[in-house]
Amino acid sequence: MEVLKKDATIGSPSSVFYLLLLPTLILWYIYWRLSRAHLYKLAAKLPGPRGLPIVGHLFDVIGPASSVFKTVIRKSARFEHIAKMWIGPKLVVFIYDPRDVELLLSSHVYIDKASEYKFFKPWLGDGLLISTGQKWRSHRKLIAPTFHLNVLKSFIELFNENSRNVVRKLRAEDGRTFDCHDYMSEATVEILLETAMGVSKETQDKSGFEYAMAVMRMCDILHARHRSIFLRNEFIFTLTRYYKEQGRLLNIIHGLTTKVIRSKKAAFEQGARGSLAHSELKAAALESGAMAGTALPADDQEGSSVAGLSYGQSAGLKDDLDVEDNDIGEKKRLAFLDLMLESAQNGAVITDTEIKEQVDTIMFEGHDTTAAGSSFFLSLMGIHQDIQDRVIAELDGIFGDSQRPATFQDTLEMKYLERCLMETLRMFPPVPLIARELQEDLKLASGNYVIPRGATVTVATIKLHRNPKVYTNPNVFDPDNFLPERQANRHYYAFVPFSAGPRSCVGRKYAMLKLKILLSTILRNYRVYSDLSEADFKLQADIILKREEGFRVRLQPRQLVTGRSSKATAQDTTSS
Ligand code: HEM
Repeated sequence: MEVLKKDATIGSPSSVFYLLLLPTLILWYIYWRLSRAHLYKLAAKLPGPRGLPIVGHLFDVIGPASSVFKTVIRKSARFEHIAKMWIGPKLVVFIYDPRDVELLLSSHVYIDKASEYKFFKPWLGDGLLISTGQKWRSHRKLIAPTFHLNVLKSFIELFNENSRNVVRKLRAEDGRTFDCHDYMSEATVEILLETAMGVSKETQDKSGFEYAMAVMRMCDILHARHRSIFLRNEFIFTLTRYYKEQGRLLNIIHGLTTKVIRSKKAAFEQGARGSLAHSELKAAALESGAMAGTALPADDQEGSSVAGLSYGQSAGLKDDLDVEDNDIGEKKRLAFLDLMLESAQNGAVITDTEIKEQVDTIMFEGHDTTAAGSSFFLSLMGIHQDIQDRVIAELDGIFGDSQRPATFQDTLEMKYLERCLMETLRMFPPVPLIARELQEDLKLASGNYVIPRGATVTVATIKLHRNPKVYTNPNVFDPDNFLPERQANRHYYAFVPFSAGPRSCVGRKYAMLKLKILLSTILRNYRVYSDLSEADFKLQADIILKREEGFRVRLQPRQLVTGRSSKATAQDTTSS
């Protein structure tokens, strides 16, 4: 009887299951290792710091954002061209030699985003930042021309008006130390609403500030997911407080973008085209008996490549934002959301859901990056008083003591300010890492290395931009790094704050023009001070590069801005 009982236990379904489990796991593991043989073989030839068995460098990328950043920089320091790291089973290769960066970014093959971007999905859907294949291609073709220079020139009045608004708001901080990032965030959201989205910020009942704060917190959550093995798992994530908070934040974020589309659609159906905020400005100027004043001077330069304006990339690099004016049809000279709605109306080019995804993408990419860039710029001006003297002297030379708004021509003359802006983006690139997942092997130029398909390749812009072989004193803030003769002697891909090639930033020209007007308006009105130095910055290589301690500066007024700018604008400009 005893024997029979034993036999029955051995033959029960659960015992068969346990008996087969181990060999199945072993077979699966062998299959998995064999299917990755190519990856392991090529990875073994790549240099990189030594990691732990099985987990590799997993523990280095867990923990607070600022320490992860420091650890990765420290561990990769002695590797001249590339550094490989295993994050558990995932092969990540950091590249920072301009020749290798060119191979990756200029290619039409290596355009798929790394799997880390999938955490953006509930927020950005299949928007331009993360989509791939035919969808990305056709939407990129549609969207890129909406950031053409001729469209951007029509935003200059709104860039000015919003910049003067910031100056007025900053009065509340006179003489106090405060975090300028809050102001930059709110301003960049409002500018986007009025320009690319073409709605009036006055019609939004919630301020851009709430949206900006929600975006910032969402980035914290996404970054926490990148740094935690548990939060990466969809199921475990849904059990955490982060998931609940994400839901609440997405309500705020999507709430704003849904409202933007709704109000723009309503205006569109009534035949209104162009920015509603622009029409309001014009109406206010007409009411005051003068024409609004930043019309382009008659001799203004046409076309998209303007001598003297680099638009944030090395001279000589070109992308689809650099197509000449005559290549752009009349219809395509519409601002972003106008074109989206028109395209949806005229055919099946883009659906309502897709419009929503693109609006969310542009709102995110367009504001957080420029808020970080402008905050770093102000921090650096505060630290380098001698450099700020030169920027102010240049602005005084252009504007004298006039309060007139900046014209496009003025922005061309802000050559030193532009160099300071580029140097800011070199030392503190708002997008510190650009990651792609390889579908094909990538043979590098810096050495006899091949990065295997299946690996994640990360352009560490922050390391690339501080390559001592390219920049003599890479850790010194020196705007002369962007003197034309120094630029001419440098590899094009040694400076890519906006990425480059087919997946470069579509907002590059928009960002540079807006930042020049915003920052020049602030420095025409205030002098910036800081009690810190760059060595005190606690860099947080989040999705967007930030300072953990905030961007603390102090302002002293240089001159007063009076009245509503639309009226001041008109009078000032007509009398100048
Ligand atoms: C200082 C400001 C900015 C910086 C440094 C910056 C940087 C970048 C970088 C590095 C990328 C490539 C990201 C990647 O491949 O992972 C990118 C992509 C993108 N950026 Fe920007 N950006 C800025 C401003 C803007 C603005 C103002 C907009 C829109 C108004 C914008 C819209 C986009 C979009 C839609 C993409 C995705 C393009 C694609 O994949 O085809 N960005 N940006």
